[in-house]
Amino acid sequence: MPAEFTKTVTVRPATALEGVVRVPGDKSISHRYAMLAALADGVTRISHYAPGKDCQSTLKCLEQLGTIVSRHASFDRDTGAEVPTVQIVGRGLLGLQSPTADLDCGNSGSTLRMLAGILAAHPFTSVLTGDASLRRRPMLRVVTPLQQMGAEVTSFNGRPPVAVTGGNLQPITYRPESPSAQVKTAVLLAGLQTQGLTTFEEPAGTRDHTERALKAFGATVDVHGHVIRIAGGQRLTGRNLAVPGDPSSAAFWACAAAALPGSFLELRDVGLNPSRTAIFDVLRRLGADVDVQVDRVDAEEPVGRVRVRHRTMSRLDLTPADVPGLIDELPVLAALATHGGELRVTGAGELRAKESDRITALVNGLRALGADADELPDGFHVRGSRRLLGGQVDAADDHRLAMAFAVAGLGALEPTLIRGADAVDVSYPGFFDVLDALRK
Ligand SMILES: O=C(O)C1=C[C@@H](OP(=O)(O)O)[C@@H](O)[C@H](O)C1
Ligand SMILES: C=C(OP(=O)(O)O)C(=O)O
Repeated sequence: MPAEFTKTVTVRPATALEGVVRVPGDKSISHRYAMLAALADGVTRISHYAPGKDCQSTLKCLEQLGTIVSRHASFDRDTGAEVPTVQIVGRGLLGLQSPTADLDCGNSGSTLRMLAGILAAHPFTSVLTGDASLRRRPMLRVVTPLQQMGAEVTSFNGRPPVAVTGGNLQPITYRPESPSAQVKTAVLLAGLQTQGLTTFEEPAGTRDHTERALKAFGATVDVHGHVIRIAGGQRLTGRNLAVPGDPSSAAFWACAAAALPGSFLELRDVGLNPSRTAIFDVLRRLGADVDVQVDRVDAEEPVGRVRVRHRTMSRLDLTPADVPGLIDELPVLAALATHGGELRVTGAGELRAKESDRITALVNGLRALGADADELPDGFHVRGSRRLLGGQVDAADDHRLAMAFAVAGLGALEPTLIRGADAVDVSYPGFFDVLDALRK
């Protein structure tokens, strides 16, 4: 199968990184704001919309569903910088139109699973598909609850393409076997389009951007611990929103600064929603000097700055309970552990169902660079006792692996050549330029 991403980028070793970084807008929040804007009454303007391919896939799908989307650059009042801004004319609840072609979700699991929840209530058939990576990913987790609500949903052996024929949905009480914010979102958005009360009981807390975004658009969402309830039929109102910087993108810089002696990075305007900040606590537990400050709350989402300095790394075991709050940051934490210290992660079997098998591809890649790393059935073990050699590594069509290997390569003796490095465009276009600008 041909690789989706073909560019090779060379990462030279670095002694230290220094500077101030503003990472692109949060991918999870951008998807949600765009989808809720399409369901809202009136116009929504979203500044700092995530520039990566995943969030562009969401916009393209919404356009195919009859939504008018305009993209332009606006100027940030504080920094004077140009920021990607999107304007969406809402179609109102149940107002999307039947698409004339398959909906291409590209590389984005979030787009496919969350849109499925919205489309489950619309009385037409939509086919959701994506690139080779997405077509390998499990979809029964959304198919099952949406079928229970009354939609006709089929998949290809549990994988995309997923065909959704929407109908008159019934509210449900749903308890998934595994924690997933995407499944929670699909069920809550389907529930919003019923006539009754939908309840979602999470086995463990996951990112709660959907709950916060629904409130920002004027809906009432009832949250008691891990039990979330939404009443159907609530109208959403379009509004102006600013997306905070993505903490999962900031994590690459935070880990790089923690890894390299003499580094000091300040990450500004980062989303600091408590369901996303576990990475910064883990960096502290690993020994790094991390200072986090919330500056403001934008549309229910805390935003602030994070300062990170290197300190000698220690050993850390992450257990299954740690995993949901850190799921997208585990590859870069493994990369950090190659710089010293030691990291053992279990209970993260879900990593095998991401853009790549993020256990096998991660461990193989780190080993190719000379790391002392082992694969576990549901995690990995990395010992940072020896310096990496560098060399060639394959990003496995996975944006987070491309960036994690770059962070690992900063500590190597020789340059690291990352094949398929253009995968970074999925969530962080310009990642390698920022890296070069931060070299001390
Ligand atoms: O809800 C979201 O925005 C996301 C939830 C997580 O996936 P799961 O819901 O599959 O755990 C995460 O890995 C993904 O990058 C984004
Ligand atoms: C898993 C990810 O995203 P998605 O599931 O939306 O493809 C990710 O960004 O790491």
